[in-house]
Amino acid sequence: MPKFSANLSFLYQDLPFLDRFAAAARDGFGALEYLGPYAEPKEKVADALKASGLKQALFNVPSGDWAGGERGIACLPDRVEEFRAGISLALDYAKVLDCRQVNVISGLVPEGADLEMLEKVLVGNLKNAAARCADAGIKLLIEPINLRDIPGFFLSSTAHAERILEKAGSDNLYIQYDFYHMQIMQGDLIPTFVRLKEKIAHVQIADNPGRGEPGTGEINYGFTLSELDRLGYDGWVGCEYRPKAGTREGLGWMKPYLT
Ligand SMILES: O=C(O)C(=O)[C@@H](O)CO
Ligand SMILES: [Mg+2]
Repeated sequence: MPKFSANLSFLYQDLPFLDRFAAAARDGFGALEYLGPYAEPKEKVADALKASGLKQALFNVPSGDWAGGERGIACLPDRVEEFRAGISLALDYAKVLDCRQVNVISGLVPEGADLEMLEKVLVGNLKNAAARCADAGIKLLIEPINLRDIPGFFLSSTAHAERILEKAGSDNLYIQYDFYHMQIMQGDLIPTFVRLKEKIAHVQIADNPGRGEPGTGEINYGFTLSELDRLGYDGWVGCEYRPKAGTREGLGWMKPYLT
């Protein structure tokens, strides 16, 4: 049976951040994830997590000025120090939250940038970060993201993610496989999952078009989720969609999976 993680950067947007933890527990989720917990002291986040009884599935390492339009800094040559400091901060939170995986957002391609140089920077950053995370028993992930929602994003396909993994040469670097992004960019969702299964540490779901609940678009999630089960995927399934009505009202799709 799939195990669901509530992505609190998308779900329960009507509630303050720390109140979303209890709401997710009440609605049957087993774990939490979000872009980043950094606006709150880690002790407060840990208290809310403990009170909810949920697990911390994942969060992103600091990703630059998100509100200002940045989408990660990991490929940017002039931000290497900041990236390394961000890994330290992510590890501090991950330890307190007993979170076993963190995700890196690669960044936007600056106008006129040398793509080979960006790749070199990204690979160097990931190599260093994957080793530091391994020492802490935490997996490091990278996520290909679709270019329609984030034009100019550096990492937008599984083929590119595979190349980055190969170049980094670390056995602690994995792929975050987001079915929504991959449906937009390449399709062939399950055969690609099967091929990369050993390298996929986390999956996320939303339907297309619109990034709504499973069942609101073209992806056959009945089939997809039962295939994940059949193939022995035992990680969390991150629910990273924008509810069409309200989070709770839109959870009908999850009911058959709750025991
Ligand atoms: O948007 C997504 O997809 C994510 O998983 C975020 O963590 C980064 O944009
Ligand atoms: Mg995602």
